[in-house]
Amino acid sequence: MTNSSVESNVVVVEVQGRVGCITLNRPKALNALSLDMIRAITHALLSWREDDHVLAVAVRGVNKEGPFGAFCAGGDIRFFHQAALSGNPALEDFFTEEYALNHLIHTYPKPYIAFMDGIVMGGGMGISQGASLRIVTERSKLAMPETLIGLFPDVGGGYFLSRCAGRLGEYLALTGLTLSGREAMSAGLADGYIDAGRLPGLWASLAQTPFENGASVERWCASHLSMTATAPSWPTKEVDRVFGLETVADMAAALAETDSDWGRSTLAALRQRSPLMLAVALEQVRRARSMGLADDLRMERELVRRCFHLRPGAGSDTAEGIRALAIDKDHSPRWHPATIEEVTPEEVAAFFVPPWPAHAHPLKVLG
Ligand SMILES: C/C=C/C(=O)SCCNC(=O)CCNC(=O)[C@H](O)C(C)(C)COP(=O)(O)OP(=O)(O)OC[C@H]1O[C@@H](n2cnc3c(N)ncnc32)[C@H](O)[C@@H]1OP(=O)(O)O
Repeated sequence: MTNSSVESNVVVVEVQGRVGCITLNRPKALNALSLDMIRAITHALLSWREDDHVLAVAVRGVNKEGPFGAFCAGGDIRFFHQAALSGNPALEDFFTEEYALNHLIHTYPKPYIAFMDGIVMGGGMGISQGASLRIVTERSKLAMPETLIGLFPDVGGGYFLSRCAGRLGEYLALTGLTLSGREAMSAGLADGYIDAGRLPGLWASLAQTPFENGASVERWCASHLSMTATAPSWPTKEVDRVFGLETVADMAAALAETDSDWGRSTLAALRQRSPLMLAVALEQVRRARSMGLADDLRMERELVRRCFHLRPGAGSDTAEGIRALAIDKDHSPRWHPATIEEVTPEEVAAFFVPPWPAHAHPLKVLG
């Protein structure tokens, strides 16, 4: 039963039973997040945090056919491109508010259940990895693909990727590998599996179940899911050996010597991506391993500012990567530097120089 409902075009926010329900409703762009969507989600979460009637939150996406089928393909990269080129200050607000939302979700005091069916990438991971229950299906496709668009795995990616076993975080951050639902469970990036055909029933019954008697929403939901992770489908020893090396150039050299399909496809994936952002992402994940969430998000906020503003004249690999993938769709980005071997430590270090003094950091309030 719907108790209250606030609807806009792109995010449907409603309370059903004692569960706050958020539906991302921008299927033509695979529910890519606009600033309005980030604000609508943040507003709902902040009001439900104070509302004793609401015991839990559930979030899902729609595809062109109806509910589920796509979760979220990330931040709206076409907006990034247009805003960066036109100097639109809303781009700065976007990143500040998106990262603050990611922090709110990770620290949310009520169960937050993410129905991660279909595409879950970039910003989609940012609004699901902090969930107390991360549900995947046979249609789930999870990735942090940002190095392909000349960006780094932000939205808390440094934090949650660096917590993966061994050097898996470096591997996923650099290659942008897409994981199936089962693989995401093996990686520790999802908690429970259900066949996609059973999602509508799970969603409806979550909203219709009375939780007044202290029944745990998460335990109830988990009882409908398969919670057992299977063995990883990637060669864990090779991942640890190669992605534990010091530099991306060392990794590329090691992969070139690896006589295996995995080695060849992994090297090909690296060669497609921004050489500079591969090195930045590697440094990001390694620094984040010893950071808490808030410090990681502050570091990422500094890095993303550098991505769009660091190199006047030399251009931005981020703008170029988005152009090649989503604007001109020629899939032929011209990276600067052009190869992994040409990236210098000085170019990488420049990304980690804070653009603001600590007291002026846009995310200084995160605890
Ligand atoms: C701070 C936050 C940072 C981030 O989140 S950075 C973004 C991270 N995400 C990505 O880089 C993913 C970008 N998208 C893709 O690579 C592909 O899409 C997919 C692999 C997810 C799906 O591919 P396919 O099934 O072939 O669909 P399609 O035709 O590419 O996409 C359908 C429509 O959705 C738009 N779209 C997809 N992702 C985004 C996005 N992140 N921002 C804005 N639009 C997006 C496309 O452009 C297209 O639109 P049209 O039909 O008009 O050409």
